[in-house]
Amino acid sequence: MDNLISLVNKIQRACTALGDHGEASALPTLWDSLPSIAVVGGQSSGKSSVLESIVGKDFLPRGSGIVTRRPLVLQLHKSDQGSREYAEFLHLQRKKFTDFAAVRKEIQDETDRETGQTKQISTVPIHLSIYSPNVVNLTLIDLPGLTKVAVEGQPDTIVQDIENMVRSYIEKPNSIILAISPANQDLATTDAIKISREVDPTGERTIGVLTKIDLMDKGTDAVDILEGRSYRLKFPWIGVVNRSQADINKNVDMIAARRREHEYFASTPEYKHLANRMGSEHLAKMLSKHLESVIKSRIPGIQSLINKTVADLETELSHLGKPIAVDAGVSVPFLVPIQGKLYTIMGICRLFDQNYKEHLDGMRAGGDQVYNVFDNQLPAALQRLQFDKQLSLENIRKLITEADGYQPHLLAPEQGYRRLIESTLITIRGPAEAAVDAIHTILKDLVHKAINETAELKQYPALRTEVGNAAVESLERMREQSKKAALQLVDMECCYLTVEFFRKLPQEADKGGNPSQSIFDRYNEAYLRRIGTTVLSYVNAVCAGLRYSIPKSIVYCQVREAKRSLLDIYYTELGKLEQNRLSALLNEDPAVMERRSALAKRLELYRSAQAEIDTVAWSK
Ligand SMILES: Nc1nc2c(ncn2[C@@H]2O[C@H](COP(=O)(O)OP(=O)(O)OP(=O)(O)O)[C@@H](O)[C@H]2O)c(=O)[nH]1
Repeated sequence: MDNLISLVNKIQRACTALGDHGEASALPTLWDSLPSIAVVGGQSSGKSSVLESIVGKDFLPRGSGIVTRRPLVLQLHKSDQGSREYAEFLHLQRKKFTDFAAVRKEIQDETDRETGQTKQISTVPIHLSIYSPNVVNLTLIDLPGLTKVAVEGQPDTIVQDIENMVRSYIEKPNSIILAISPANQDLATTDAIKISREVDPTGERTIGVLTKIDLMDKGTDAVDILEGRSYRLKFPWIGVVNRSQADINKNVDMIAARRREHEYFASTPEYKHLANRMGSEHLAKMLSKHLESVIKSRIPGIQSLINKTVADLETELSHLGKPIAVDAGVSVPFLVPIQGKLYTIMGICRLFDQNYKEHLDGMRAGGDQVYNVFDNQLPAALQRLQFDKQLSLENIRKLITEADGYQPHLLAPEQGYRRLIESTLITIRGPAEAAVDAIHTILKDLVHKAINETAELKQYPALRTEVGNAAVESLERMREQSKKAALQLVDMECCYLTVEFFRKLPQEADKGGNPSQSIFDRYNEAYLRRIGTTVLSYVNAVCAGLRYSIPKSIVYCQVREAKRSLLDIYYTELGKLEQNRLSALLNEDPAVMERRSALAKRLELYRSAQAEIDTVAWSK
């Protein structure tokens, strides 16, 4: 397990090569689950100096304004004593840099390549590996210095952009925060402390580094901070003394600077007792040990996350389906490619059709809505028809007298009854049509559902549109048929009445009516009301029958047909299509193609990480 840091280094490099920088995206990120040390601090707090003294080399860009504009993932690899020091960039893999001034220049150039000369910042990291006998195995991520003001040529948003970038790195629970604060500034107001307190209030994963101790005012010292009394963190504070600007100008070399730093702590009375846990060398060793122990504790979690993500990615990829090389195989006899495409299209259509049927048959949700129309909506609509207008006394009088014509009826107003019943029954057409329309809407919704559930249709948007349109057109035709049939049921009731119903009614005389009543009297209110009541009970009896026969007709014409022949006409049309039209239907959605290739890349990353981790874990 001693090569844990190089394992994470390897995986991090693979992440960058395959486009996983941990930023928010629609793909799972492995980067975020890897422990890393992010270096944060305000501008001029001494970040570059700390990193350089950990490495023991001058290699970071210097200058005024915001110099670090992309995250720099710095991977240190300890090599054998006596071996040559060199650096390597992930983006220039075959080039070994032995001149560290050239490393500095390449960092600058690579920053500009990504951000242009605009002095903007970018979240895409630069990966730099340094191989040296003088380093410890360690990975650090150098982030842009937090600043309060934009310099000339930089957008005002840069202050916030930097803060957001830094926060995005350090808020992740796997990030160890190396918070750099200068000793000659009030600790409570340093940028590093302010931002790390925000994301790690208990100081569990923050390591505090105090720079510029040598620059503190005379008579003051940093003992309270270094002993954890001013601001407590889980880990003890580490003080460092870097090269001053004058040292840099005089080219004081890093090894000499480390020695001087050592002497400073050993000989300054206030810090003597702390000397063995101060200085950049101690900092590097402590970070390496800490990083290794964090990685060790996270390995099982990372393994299970990787296994789960590999399974998820494989599932999604298989849902997206394989790309179809539509024009492949033209060298084989002409008919084969056409038939191949036709069969592919028919196959996809059948999958859709199957999904659609499953909705109606109850294997998938939605078919129950049909029954809801029959059981609730239709009876309620029939009930709402109160026939008040048709059976008002005036209307009854009007229709009966009109039907009588010049010769009033003798016994019963036969013609009047018929007209009244017809004009009342006709109003049932409304609910009948509404039920047909309601079923149509449900069947159409189920088409959209089944389309969305047919992954193969997502792949081919042209085919998806055609299948959708064809299905809806079929439903439209079925709706017309169904409407005709349902209205016919109502019309049939209008044109032939059930005579038995009237035969069973008690006659006027039986009810004590007075047959000798004058014709004129027959139009009195009680008489008319009796006619109204008779008509109403007949119409209600018809309604009770239609409540059951309309659903039968609807199921016959719409639901059963939709299950049987939703795409029949489309299949016939497909058979007549020419090859280029068939090919066009199998043009893949560019978004699907993109997603598939992004998923495949991510899967490659996870699989290689899986193999790497398994190797290390097994060799425990
Ligand atoms: N005397 C002394 N000077 C220091 C110390 N640390 C840093 N400096 C000086 O402070 C200045 C800024 O240090 P840098 O290391 O460039 O700080 P930085 O945080 O990387 O700054 P930016 O990259 O501009 O954000 C330089 O002139 C350093 O020489 C220190 O411990 N003692």
